[in-house]
Amino acid sequence: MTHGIPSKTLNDGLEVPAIGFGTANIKGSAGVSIISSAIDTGYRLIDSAFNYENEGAVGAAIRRSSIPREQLRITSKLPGRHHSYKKAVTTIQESLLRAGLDYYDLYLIHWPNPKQEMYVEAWQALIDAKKWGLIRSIGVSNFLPEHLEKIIHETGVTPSMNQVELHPYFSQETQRSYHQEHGITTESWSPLGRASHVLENKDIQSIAQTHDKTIPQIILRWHIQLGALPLPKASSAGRQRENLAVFDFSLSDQEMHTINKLTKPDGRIHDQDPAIYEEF
Ligand SMILES: NC(=O)C1=CN([C@@H]2O[C@H](COP(=O)(O)OP(=O)(O)OC[C@H]3O[C@@H](n4cnc5c(N)ncnc54)[C@H](OP(=O)(O)O)[C@@H]3O)[C@@H](O)[C@H]2O)C=CC1
Ligand SMILES: O=C(O)C(=O)[C@@H](O)[C@H](O)C(=O)CO
Repeated sequence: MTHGIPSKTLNDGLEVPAIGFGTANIKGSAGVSIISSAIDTGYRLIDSAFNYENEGAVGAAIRRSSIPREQLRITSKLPGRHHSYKKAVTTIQESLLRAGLDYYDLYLIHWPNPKQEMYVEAWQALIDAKKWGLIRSIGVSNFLPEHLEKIIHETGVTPSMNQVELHPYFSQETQRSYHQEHGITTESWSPLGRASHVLENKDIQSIAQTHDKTIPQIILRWHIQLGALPLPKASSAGRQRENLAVFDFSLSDQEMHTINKLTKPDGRIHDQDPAIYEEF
């Protein structure tokens, strides 16, 4: 799509770049500068959320940039406290107002909150908002296969993507296979493990030395070769550039296998199993 970044086509035909920019905790005027820098650096897919309280900062960065709106892919997410149909519709409208946008390219249900049992209603609101032209592509986040089954069965509409926790210590093989079988694109949240111990892993460091790349670059390349779409967050232009420079080399099958083996059953950063964990 741009700067040598390949694109992916979602199951509803929307074209998106193979890597995006994460914005959790990036807000206010400092946040506008960070997001503007990301756009200048070449990111065209920007991930935000109603709960990040930064849809306004994303909108301001878009207006500051010289990139035509239609070349950008902007995502936001519906919070758990607004899953009822009526609240979901007004929240989508509010998200648009906050960003000063006419439409979102992607809008996701942030967490399924299964105990609340309202995510099917929320999904119906996203389906309708897409029909009304407020959203181009609709998806979910943190949905387990059982939650995906339910919305697909009850509405007949398959999400275009599912944004899930995914990094070398939590590689989500079963979840990814389910997505692949159903034509759902996997987006990786906290793709760098939120700068945890994984950035000091000796096996990844050794692969990085072989390719003359950094550990974050090896990890992001691993996501790309898994077929997942990573959303690294980085505050400086230097790191933003570093994280985009992952399309000029490939990992061998053996290197992919070495990283795949690092996954652990309890590898989540926090104890956020979507079967139990709820977020409002
Ligand atoms: N749907 C969901 O439930 C969730 C979605 N997300 C989304 O995923 C995005 C990414 O996840 P996030 O949790 O932010 O974590 P990431 O895995 O993207 O890691 C971000 C951390 O890594 C550091 N970092 C980035 N690049 C480098 C580099 N090249 N070298 C060294 N350190 C680096 C950043 O530091 P610094 O900023 O100082 O540069 C920051 O501390 C979020 O911003 C959000 O958009 C995240 C969590 C949950
Ligand atoms: O950042 C997000 O999108 C979240 O859903 C957060 O809850 C995230 O999982 C977190 O910060 C947990 O500590």
